[in-house]
Amino acid sequence: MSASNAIIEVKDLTKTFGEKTVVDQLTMDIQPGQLYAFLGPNGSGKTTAIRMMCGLIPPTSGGGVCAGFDIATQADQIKPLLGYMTQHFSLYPDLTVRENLEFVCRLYGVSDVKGRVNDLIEQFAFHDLGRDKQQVGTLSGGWKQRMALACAVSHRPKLLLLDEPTAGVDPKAREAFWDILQEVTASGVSALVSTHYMDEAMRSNRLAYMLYGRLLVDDKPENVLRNCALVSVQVDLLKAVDLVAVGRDPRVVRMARLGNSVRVVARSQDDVDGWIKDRLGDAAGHTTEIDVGLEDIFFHLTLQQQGTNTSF
Ligand SMILES: Nc1ncnc2c1ncn2[C@@H]1O[C@H](COP(=O)(O)OP(=O)(O)OP(=O)(O)O)[C@@H](O)[C@H]1O
Repeated sequence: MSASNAIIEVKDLTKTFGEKTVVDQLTMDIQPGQLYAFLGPNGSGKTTAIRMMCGLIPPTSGGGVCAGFDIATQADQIKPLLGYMTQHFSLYPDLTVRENLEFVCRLYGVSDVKGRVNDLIEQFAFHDLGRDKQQVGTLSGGWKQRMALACAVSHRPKLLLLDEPTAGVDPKAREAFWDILQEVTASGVSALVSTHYMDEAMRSNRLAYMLYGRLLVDDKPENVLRNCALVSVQVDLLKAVDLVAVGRDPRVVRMARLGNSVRVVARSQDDVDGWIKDRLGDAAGHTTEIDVGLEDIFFHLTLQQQGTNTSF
């Protein structure tokens, strides 16, 4: 492994459970202060990969370093440098925000607990409306997630591991959560965040897309969009069309009805034009070019890996 400043640097990391290869030769690095989004369908190996990269579970083969320590042999040195937030984090519902934070800081052996808790209350805006004195069990879902993040950073970790931290949280609260997360990483803390939300992926510095244990994309979100060759159009429909039938065409990557129009994603403009002419014919009205999104790209990659052209 080369000497570098990377907070994580792994090579050919592989994990098998019995006959099943869950993570397949993963090579990647994460730099200080980087906010890294981890995406992929359920069961694609994200959690297993993240846990291995931090020494929480041993790899079957391959290896690497996390915060300068070997992930296979120095897990005990890595653990105090991690801040972990799972989907099912537990807080003490009968204790206030301040009491929960004090408890977690003591658990981590933070020096100057009172000072650190005051800083966290300020940083996470818990003083607004006196939430610092509110019992955690009575907080809204969004504020509970924010509380869990405050606990995860309480001991000033070098690396945050956040496993779908905003699952089930409303859009406004998700946005507020990411505002704070971006502030935290701007101060030099790295974060690995697994998510199924594309808007969150767009807010990360870099994104990784995993499928069947393999890393298919590892780039800045803007590069993923820029390098994509897909084309997307919205076509107004002038009469009734059996979209399932006309969508069953190898030129169509993805298709969805939007009211009285249809949105189609294809690999090229020729494919779109040909499909509209052959399949929609005189049912096709006005056509508008629309942006291709990350979800379209991941959808396409998934079909490619499955060896099928179209989802219909
Ligand atoms: N300890 C284990 N023993 C056997 N199989 C496991 C174990 N841990 C994970 N797996 C399997 O590995 C595969 C990948 O799981 P993993 O949790 O890493 O995926 P994921 O991408 O994080 O999924 P999700 O988005 O649903 O959380 C799954 O098929 C899972 O059942």
